[in-house]
Amino acid sequence: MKIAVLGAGSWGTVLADLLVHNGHQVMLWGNSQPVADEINQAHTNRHYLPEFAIDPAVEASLDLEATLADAAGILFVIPTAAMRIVAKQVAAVLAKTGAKPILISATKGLEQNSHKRISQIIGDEFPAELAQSLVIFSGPSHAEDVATHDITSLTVASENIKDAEWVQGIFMNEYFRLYTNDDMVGVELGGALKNVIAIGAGVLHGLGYGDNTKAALITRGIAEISRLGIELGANPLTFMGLSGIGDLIVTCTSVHSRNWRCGNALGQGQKLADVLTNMGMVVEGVGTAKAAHELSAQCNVEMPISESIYRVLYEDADVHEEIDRLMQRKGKRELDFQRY
Ligand SMILES: NC(=O)c1ccc[n+]([C@@H]2O[C@H](COP(=O)([O-])OP(=O)(O)OC[C@H]3O[C@@H](n4cnc5c(N)ncnc54)[C@H](O)[C@@H]3O)[C@@H](O)[C@H]2O)c1
Ligand SMILES: O=P(O)(O)OC[C@H](O)CO
Repeated sequence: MKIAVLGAGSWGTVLADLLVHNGHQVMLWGNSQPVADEINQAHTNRHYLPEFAIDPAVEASLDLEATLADAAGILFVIPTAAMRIVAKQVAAVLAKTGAKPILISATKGLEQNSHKRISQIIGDEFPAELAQSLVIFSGPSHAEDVATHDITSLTVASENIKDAEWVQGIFMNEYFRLYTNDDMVGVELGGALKNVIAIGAGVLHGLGYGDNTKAALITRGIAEISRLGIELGANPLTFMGLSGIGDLIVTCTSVHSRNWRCGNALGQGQKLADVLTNMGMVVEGVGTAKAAHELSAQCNVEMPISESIYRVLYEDADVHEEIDRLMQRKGKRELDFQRY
């Protein structure tokens, strides 16, 4: 079966390799000719994955039409900021060819200004028949660990469980296990909002805080993610799963996390602009912090930790003052969900 993978960064490259390992034909679409040449000739992508030997059967290309031709599935693995523009390009090609592949998104974030989830962007850009096939691919999964075949489990969510099962079937193998879920809202929000909390976990580490503090951040982090999710119609139990607490744990504790590393550098006193320049890869939590700030205000849902991280990122707030502000809030009940 042919699968088109869009996005030749760290996650797209590793997923392309995994699909070839599973016996599929893969074309990996990127936007850099030197990167595509390196993948095709040296079978490496050293900027994103310095140690990784890519299966020579992974074919990289900058030609979108050739990449999409005869693909049974299209996997989007590009930053949230590029999702709408790439979705438009893909929709135009499919309108011309009449092909109806399954759409899959491994991207985690909320669109700037609109605060839309990836499934809502896809819903805007594709005809309903295609958008309804969308499967969200999310959960605790750093590319660096999947590259070494570390055992990994994810969630695949779709309105149509048959499409989620199809995706489960093409990706599962001896080191990669997927579970289906029909709660797209919960899975998408868990994957997007955990990146904001992970920046906070990195900040705490950079400042020298210990394990109690990190556990408190993770636990109260999932509480506020769940609070917004429930307000937006998610199943509360989804936040106890791989795409909720699972992804929050890995992103708040792994040195591979770009969001954690960003926070850690901020905690050590570096400037955000320098951190992002030096990272050379997408740090989704920065944009999502702004979207979460606006969305939580719009929904009238309290997200105090995400709000403090927003102020550190966008208003140059002092980190110590934000920690004091969080600790001095009035005492409250632990289980403060309105509807459950
Ligand atoms: N890296 C991981 O371990 C990992 C794991 C799970 C999910 N994700 C999610 O996957 C998404 C991609 O992350 P990543 O880590 O692979 O990012 P990355 O920064 O490593 O790579 C992103 C790639 O997208 C390409 N790109 C950007 N704009 C483009 C455009 N308009 N057209 C074509 N290509 C474009 C870039 O050139 C780059 O190759 C993010 O939403 C991230 O949260 C990443
Ligand atoms: O490296 P990060 O922080 O973008 O996180 C990557 C994945 O979302 C972890 O599951």
